[in-house]
Amino acid sequence: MKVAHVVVDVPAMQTDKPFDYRIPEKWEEVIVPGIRVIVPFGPRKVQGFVTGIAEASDHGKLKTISELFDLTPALTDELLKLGQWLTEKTLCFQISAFQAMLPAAMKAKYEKKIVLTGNAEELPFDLAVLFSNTDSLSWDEAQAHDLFSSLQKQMKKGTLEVVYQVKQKGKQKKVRSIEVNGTAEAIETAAREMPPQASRQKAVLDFFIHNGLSPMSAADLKELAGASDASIKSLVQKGLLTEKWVEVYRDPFGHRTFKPTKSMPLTREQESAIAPILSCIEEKRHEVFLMYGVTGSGKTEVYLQAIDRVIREGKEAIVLVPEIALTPQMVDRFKGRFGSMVAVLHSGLSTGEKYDEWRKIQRGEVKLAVGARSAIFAPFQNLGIIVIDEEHESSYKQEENPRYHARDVAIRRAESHSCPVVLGSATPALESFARAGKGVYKLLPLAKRVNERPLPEVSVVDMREELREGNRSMFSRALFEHLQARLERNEQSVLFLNRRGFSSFVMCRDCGFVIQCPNCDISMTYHRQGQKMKCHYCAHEAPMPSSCPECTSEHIRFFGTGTQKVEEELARVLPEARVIRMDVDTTSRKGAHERLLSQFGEGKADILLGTQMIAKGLDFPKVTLVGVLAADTMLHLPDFRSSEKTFQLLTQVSGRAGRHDLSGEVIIQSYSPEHYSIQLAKEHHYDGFFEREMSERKLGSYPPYYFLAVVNVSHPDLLKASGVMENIAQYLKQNTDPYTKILGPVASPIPRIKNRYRYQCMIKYKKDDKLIPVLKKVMDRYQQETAREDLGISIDLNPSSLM
Ligand SMILES: Nc1ncnc2c1ncn2[C@@H]1O[C@H](COP(=O)(O)OP(=O)(O)OP(=O)(O)O)[C@@H](O)[C@H]1O
Ligand SMILES: [Zn+2]
Ligand SMILES: [Zn+2]
Repeated sequence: MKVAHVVVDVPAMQTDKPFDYRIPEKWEEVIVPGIRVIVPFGPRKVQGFVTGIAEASDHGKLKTISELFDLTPALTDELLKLGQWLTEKTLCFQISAFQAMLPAAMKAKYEKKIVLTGNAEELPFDLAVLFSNTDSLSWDEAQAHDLFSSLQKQMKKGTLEVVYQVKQKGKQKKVRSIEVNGTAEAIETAAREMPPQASRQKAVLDFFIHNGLSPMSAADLKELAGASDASIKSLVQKGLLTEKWVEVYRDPFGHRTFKPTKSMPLTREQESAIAPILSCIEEKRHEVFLMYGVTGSGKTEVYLQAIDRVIREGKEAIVLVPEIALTPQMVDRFKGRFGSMVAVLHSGLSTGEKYDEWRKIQRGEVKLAVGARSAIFAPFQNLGIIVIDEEHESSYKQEENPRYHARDVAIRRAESHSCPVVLGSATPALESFARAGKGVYKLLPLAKRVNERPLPEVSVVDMREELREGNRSMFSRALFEHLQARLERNEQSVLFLNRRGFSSFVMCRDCGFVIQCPNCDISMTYHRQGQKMKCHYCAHEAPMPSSCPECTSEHIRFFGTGTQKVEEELARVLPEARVIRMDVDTTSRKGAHERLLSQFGEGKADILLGTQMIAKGLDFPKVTLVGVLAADTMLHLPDFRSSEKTFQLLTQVSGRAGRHDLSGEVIIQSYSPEHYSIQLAKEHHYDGFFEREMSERKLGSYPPYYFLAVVNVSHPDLLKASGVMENIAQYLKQNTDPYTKILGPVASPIPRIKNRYRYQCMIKYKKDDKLIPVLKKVMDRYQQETAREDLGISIDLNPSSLM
């Protein structure tokens, strides 16, 4: 007998281990680790991952695997092991780790059905009607007809039975393909002998005669040859054509052409950066490189050439880019160099498109995957390099289970493939730069821009001063004059508005009352479209009030500066300027992002106005001015990384100016211009910032001096949430290393979300072997309450933000 260890799709503490199932004899050869199967579990059937095979089991009576879900493993051996590792590193369930590595389309979909197992004639009239021409009924239908009590009677009698069906969410796309049956001469003869009334059929045959006999989709045939369904059908009946359903890929880039590019001769700096990477590839060695290169220093060209070498050695590559930077410009550069060898994985694709891109990787049809965070799990089997561009970006950390950081996963995968990891950034994460300082990562500096263009001149404008001098506009005089000058010289400008911490809340000017979400302790955000307010945490909506609910004053309006408001102001002060606004509202439609950027690239606008979306990766020759409207909105968030994020963002945005022949200028508007993160960004002084910020972190016992972990407890009852958090904190204090600091419990920065109260405690530690086991014990101790009493406990090891 053969036994499979199966991790089932039931994310709970009690089921977080492999269960043993008997493998039916006929599948003994087929079932291998990594295959998904369907197994009986309690009264239901669930999907599961086979993690191992054994000859026997320690358990008594085993249930048998009911169905096969895959013929080729969904997860390779390497990815199965990686899943185990993720489970340990992030304290998540094994099933969550496995699922996180697969595209959403491959998640299981469960359908509950009532099927006829006995004789239909024995059914009472109300049920007989429903089963008159089918032998199954969906659970929803049964619910709609409110027939449960009579259904139950039939189940007891054995006439009906409940079954669970497990399917995959996403499907392969199939199209009807038409093939020619017979030789060219045979078809020509047939066409000649067609009766005159069958002119359409003749046209189809003529089309094939003139365009070659290769198969063609029915849709194309209709469009190009003027065929109709009827004419195709007649030709099929006559045996001249055959119809087949064939699988095709959904191609999200099908409508675009990519200009092919060739490797450029590298600059001396680029040469010294690429050399150690290339020898690492050659020697099949694992190493982590930190390519620290100023904006426009040609990091991307180095990635491209290193990847080129990897592909020429028959190996594969993964490139991670922040979600937001997956702009057409980035895709263009990889597709332009590697053409159809590239799969692109990002959130702008539909579930089906992502599934197709993933399968191209799984089948070895592509050599390079470019994508956001989850592309790190691309199922390549022979990796030769992993690149993480903008490695400091916080979007590489997943904020839900499994709470992994793509950088850690990349290093882990590269170790098992004995290949290099290249982390690239103009503003490396403090952790990474510190590791490079200690020699854990190898530093590859690129200090100059390609073609020696100077970094742009940055000036900081004190907005308090502007106000004092009577300028109440959102544009300082300096920024306004510079914008005007660009218009006159026919050059382009980028205006950047940081959206974080900048919600446009609704406030009463008389009493200061701010409208908050009734479910969450956070202010509602004003949305111009539909004149309503929305909560960004629970999606609660409410109409904009006409008077203050507190004091009935009519002076209630929205505050804060949204991109829309800036756009209006621009139209007022610079009416002749053509403006393209890019934010969530204008880019929500598919392809909008791409269209707006190419319009800007073609010079159809003078000013590109936008949020985070335009901070990265853009490379437009005519941009000579970058304006940052409010640099310090992020600075005062209760988050130990707020200075670091501010510095990084300012540096990134500034880097968009003067990248080519024309030199650039940057104007940063701020209410706290003296802050070191703004002053040092102005001087393009990363090293200075690093030193200053490291001393702050040392003082506050924050990373990279200490590791952080945050335990969060949530419950609809405030006392329950705080009580459990208090007990956990006590337990942690008693059972962890004496040098480990347990801070709290305190209410979370957002104390209530979706009507659940939230408490947290923070753990700061240097080395603590007891911590992980102790945290696991905590989860164990509360497992029943989390399952039954709606208690939420989450543990985030190495949180990327504290908000
Ligand atoms: N060796 C080279 N010779 C000529 N041009 C180059 C070379 N390397 C890069 N470039 C060009 O210089 C510009 C900047 O390079 P690239 O975009 O690779 O820099 P980057 O460091 O990735 O930039 P950022 O991080 O600011 O997005 C691009 O237009 C690129 O095509
Ligand atoms: Zn009021
Ligand atoms: Zn809410």
